[in-house]
Amino acid sequence: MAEGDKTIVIAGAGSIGCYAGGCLALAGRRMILLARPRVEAALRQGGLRVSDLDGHDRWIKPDALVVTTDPAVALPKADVILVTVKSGATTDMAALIKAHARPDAIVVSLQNGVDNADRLRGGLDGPMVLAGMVPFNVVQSPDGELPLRVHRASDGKVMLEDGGAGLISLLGVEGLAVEAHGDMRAVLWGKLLMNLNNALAALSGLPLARELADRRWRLILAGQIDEALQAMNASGIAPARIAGLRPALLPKVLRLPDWLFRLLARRMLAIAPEARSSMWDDLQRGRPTEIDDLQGAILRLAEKAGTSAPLTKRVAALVRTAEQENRGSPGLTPEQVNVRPYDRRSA
Ligand SMILES: NC(=O)C1=CN([C@@H]2O[C@H](COP(=O)(O)OP(=O)(O)OC[C@H]3O[C@@H](n4cnc5c(N)ncnc54)[C@H](OP(=O)(O)O)[C@@H]3O)[C@@H](O)[C@H]2O)C=CC1
Ligand SMILES: CC(C)(CO)C(=O)C(=O)O
Repeated sequence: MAEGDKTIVIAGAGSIGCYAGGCLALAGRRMILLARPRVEAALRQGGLRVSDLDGHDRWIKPDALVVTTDPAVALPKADVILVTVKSGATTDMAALIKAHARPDAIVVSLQNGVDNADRLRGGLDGPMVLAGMVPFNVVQSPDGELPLRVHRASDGKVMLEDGGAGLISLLGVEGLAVEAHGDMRAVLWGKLLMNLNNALAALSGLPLARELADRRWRLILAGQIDEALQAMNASGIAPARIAGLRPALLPKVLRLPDWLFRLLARRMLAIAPEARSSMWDDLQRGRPTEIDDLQGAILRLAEKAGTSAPLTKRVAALVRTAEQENRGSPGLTPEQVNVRPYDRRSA
């Protein structure tokens, strides 16, 4: 694939879409951002600031960005479509791609959850669909701040399903490390284990680094991961390593005392102090969260496998309540989440 000839469309320019699209545009790739009017207006007015925890801080001026709210303008030009909408919008985005994109386009899901690539496949006849996984967090500037800024708040390589010839060199640019992986199903289930923390960060309202540094929250995450691993084992799913750790070790490491965790899990705590989870973003903005694709996926798996997952169920219920109340993060304490307490190793 000759990089200069290819047009990449970001289907849903929010935190991940603007970060990936910004890095690609800065590397000279031909980019189109398909965005909502709020994002389009901000980008047209102030351009896009792309920064990261390694100290890079770059700005793309407004007239160097191609941004539209019209799928009929963006999608027919796409050779590669990076789907970066939240899980609840995947089916609608598949319908737009089906209506407007060429059948030879390559569609890549850069979403959390284990079902989005399949949802896209189900909604599309022609295009090749590949699963992807974004390991890092991106913080978006508050509404109204110009230029709109996307800040990569942690590290890691984007994993992509093998498939598109030349895709890795097309998408792997400065700020966006990309690697092919032969077993994306395992990668997505592995990422899901860590994403069980999104809800805890959202319910606590704490930045990820502070929340993960507190053993009381880690015990709740460890308890959910135990339940998830039980359901996965019973279903024949072997999740890939996370943050360099074998999944079975994760709960053990999370249960370590704070001082030892800080020492051994530096990689997990290497997060910019302002980073929260994408689910916290959703609660704050009054949007539906991805709870049904994260905790919900584990609960469906556990039900099918006949394993139990009471802590995961409670966390999911608390997030649904917070969604309905629509007052942002409820700022819960670990004791308010882990009332029973479900994790008997918490003493
Ligand atoms: N944020 C993060 O740090 C990380 C996120 N992820 C995953 O990446 C995916 C994307 O997350 P994130 O970037 O945070 O999500 P965002 O909500 O920030 O971005 C998605 C954007 O797509 C827009 N959108 C939805 N439908 C359309 C449409 N038809 N046309 C144009 N724009 C549309 C949304 O607008 P609106 O809200 O108005 O519908 C929103 O602005 C999720 O699955 C998430 O879990 C993975 C790793 C880290
Ligand atoms: C924080 C992170 C990177 C991992 O849980 C994430 O995937 C998210 O915010 O959605």
